[in-house]
Parts: sequence; structure tokens; C-alpha cells
Amino acid sequence: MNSAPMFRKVALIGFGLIGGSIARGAKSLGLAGEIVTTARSESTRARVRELGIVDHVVESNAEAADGADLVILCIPVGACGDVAQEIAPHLKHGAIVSDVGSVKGAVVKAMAPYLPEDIHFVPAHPVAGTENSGPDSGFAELFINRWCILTPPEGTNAEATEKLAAFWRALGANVEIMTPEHHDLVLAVTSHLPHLIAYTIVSTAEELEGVTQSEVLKFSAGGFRDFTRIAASDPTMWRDVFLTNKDAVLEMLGEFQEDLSKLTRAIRRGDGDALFEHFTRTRAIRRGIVQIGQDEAAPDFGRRHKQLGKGAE
Ligand SMILES: NC(=O)c1ccc[n+]([C@@H]2O[C@H](COP(=O)([O-])OP(=O)(O)OC[C@H]3O[C@@H](n4cnc5c(N)ncnc54)[C@H](O)[C@@H]3O)[C@@H](O)[C@H]2O)c1
Ligand SMILES: O=C(O)C(=O)C[C@]1(C(=O)O)C=C[C@@H](O)C=C1
Repeated sequence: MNSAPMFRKVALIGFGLIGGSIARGAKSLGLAGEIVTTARSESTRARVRELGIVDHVVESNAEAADGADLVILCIPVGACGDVAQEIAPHLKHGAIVSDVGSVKGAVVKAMAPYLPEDIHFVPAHPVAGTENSGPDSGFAELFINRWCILTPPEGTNAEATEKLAAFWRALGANVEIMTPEHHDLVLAVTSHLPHLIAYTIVSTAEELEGVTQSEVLKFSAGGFRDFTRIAASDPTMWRDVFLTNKDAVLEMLGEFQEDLSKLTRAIRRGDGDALFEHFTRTRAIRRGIVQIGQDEAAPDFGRRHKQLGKGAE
């Protein structure tokens, strides 16, 4: 059985992995009276119409935002400022405007100046994704048991923040609130740096002289294969992440390079104790993360999951 709609009209600007997943989840669970979306290219809009998930696919961002109670920008971080400027005159009084960008400080800085005072701006980042993009890549269960971080600017209406938090919880996410600056520092090490390492190592392997490309492909077992998955992530999205979270990423990269130098020295010196001690510590960290994941599994996970499954039938 579907829940009562939380919002009368939800506008999703951009219909890729994240926009498409929100649409599928919200549709299955009946979270919106009406879902309107738009995408930049006619071919994407045509594909979204064909998929038949949303109620209306419109031609422009302004048209999508017009009269919506909740507007979510599901587009690359670098495009958020321009789109905020474009939709601002069309926003309904009291509407909640949000985004899903992987970087928060730059998004707040780019969007806030354009949003009228009667709009509730509640930036968000669902920490859930895959290496795929585009209208066919989304799925309703993407956010189940994952975190969604909200970074409302100081003075944001608490009721609006709670309404958006409830929307994300309904999609299956666990919600946490923090400042954009803290978000960007944490995500620099947990998400942005790992992607940079994956992007680096895959091209390093490809450019090696003593090892052929076919050998790399043939013998890419577990570890390297995981890196190639991450390194297949969308170039536009990740270009924007590194351009807009420059300071935090550079800070974390500095720390990483120091630690890498320590391990390099241990290998060069044949210091087995240092290597063993290091790997023992990282194994404990991994086991701790897995345990936290199990402890924090939402108690009503099964129910939500079933509900999504039913709605999608
Ligand atoms: N992919 C992930 O794993 C992931 C996870 C969490 C958050 N995010 C964030 O979500 C956002 C969207 O990512 P995605 O993975 O859904 O991307 P995607 O490539 O699958 O979809 C992006 C959508 O944005 C539209 N778009 C692109 N440039 C635009 C522009 N200049 N103006 C208007 N629309 C534009 C595209 O037409 C498409 O509909 C990004 O900000 C990303 O940082 C991504
Ligand atoms: O699993 C993946 O493919 C992801 O990279 C998802 C991932 C992440 O780093 O965890 C990537 C970027 C987003 O901002 C959030 C989630």
C-alpha cells in the first residue's frame, strides 16, 4: 500500500542516476502527488517519456520548477548556480529547493544568492551511487540504508529541513545534518580521494611499458577490477567534484602522500614489522566499518524494501 503523498508536486531537474532513482522510489512509494522532470537533451527527455516513470517531462528547467513544492537539482555540481538563477523567478512561495551534489560548500555558494527569501533552501547529498549514469541507470532501492547528508544554511526553516529529511527517510536513507564545510572535508577522504586514486591507478596500469594492456585486462582480479569500476564513473560529475572541492581534496591528498611515503620507505627498507602493523590496523578499520553498517541497518529496512518492490510491479 502506498503512503500519502508528502509533496503535491515534485520537480526533478536532471534525470540521470540520482534523479532517476529518486523518481523511481518516490513513484513506487507514492511520495509525490505529481512528479515532473526535465533533462537537457531532447533524446534524454524522449527516453524518460518512454520509461513512463514520471507524470510529466517538460522542455525547460523553469517549466519544471513552476508551481512545485519540492525542486531537486539532480545535475552536476558545476551547473547548479546557473540552474538556480534560471528557475528562481518561477519558484512557488514557500517551496523547498534542494540538490544532490557530491560537494556542498560550492553548491551553497553558487545557488543561495539566486534563491528568493521565501524559498527554503536545503542542500542534500545522498551518499549512494554507482559508476553508471543516464536515464536508464537509476533504481528505486539505491538509497535504502545509505546516508543522506543535509547541509541547511544557518537560519533555514526547521520544518522545511524536517520535511526534506522525512522524504529521504521514506526513500530508505538515514539522514544526518552537518555544515557544508564539514561535509566537504569528510567526503574528500571517504569518496573524492578514493575516486582520484582509482582514476590514477587505472591509467597507470594502462600506460605501463613492461606489462601489456591485454595482460592487465586478463589478470585484473578483485582489487584492480574494483578500481576499474570506480574509474568508469562519469567524467563530468567528477571533474566538477575536483574543481569545486579543491581545498579539502588537496588537504587529504597531502595526508595521503605522506602515508604513502611511509609505506614506500617500509617496502624499500624491508621493514616487515611496519608493513604488518599498518595492514593490521587497516584490517581493523574495515571490520569496524562493516560492523557499523550492520548496527546501523534501519530496523524497518525489510518493510521499506518490500514496499518499493510492490510499487514497482
Ligand atoms: N553518481 C553518483 O554516484 C552520485 C551519488 C551521489 C550524488 N551524486 C551527485 O548527483 C548529481 C547528478 O549525478 P548523476 O550521477 O545522477 O549524473 P547523471 O550523469 O546520471 O545525470 C545528470 C543529469 O544532469 C543533466 N545535466 C548535465 N549537465 C547539465 C547542465 N549543465 N544543466 C542542466 N542539466 C544538466 C543531464 O542531462 C542528466 O539528466 C551530481 O551532482 C553528483 O555529484 C552522484
Ligand atoms: O559506489 C559508487 O560507485 C560510488 O562511488 C558512490 C559514491 C561514493 O563515493 O561512495 C560516489 C559519489 C557520491 O557523491 C556518493 C557515493
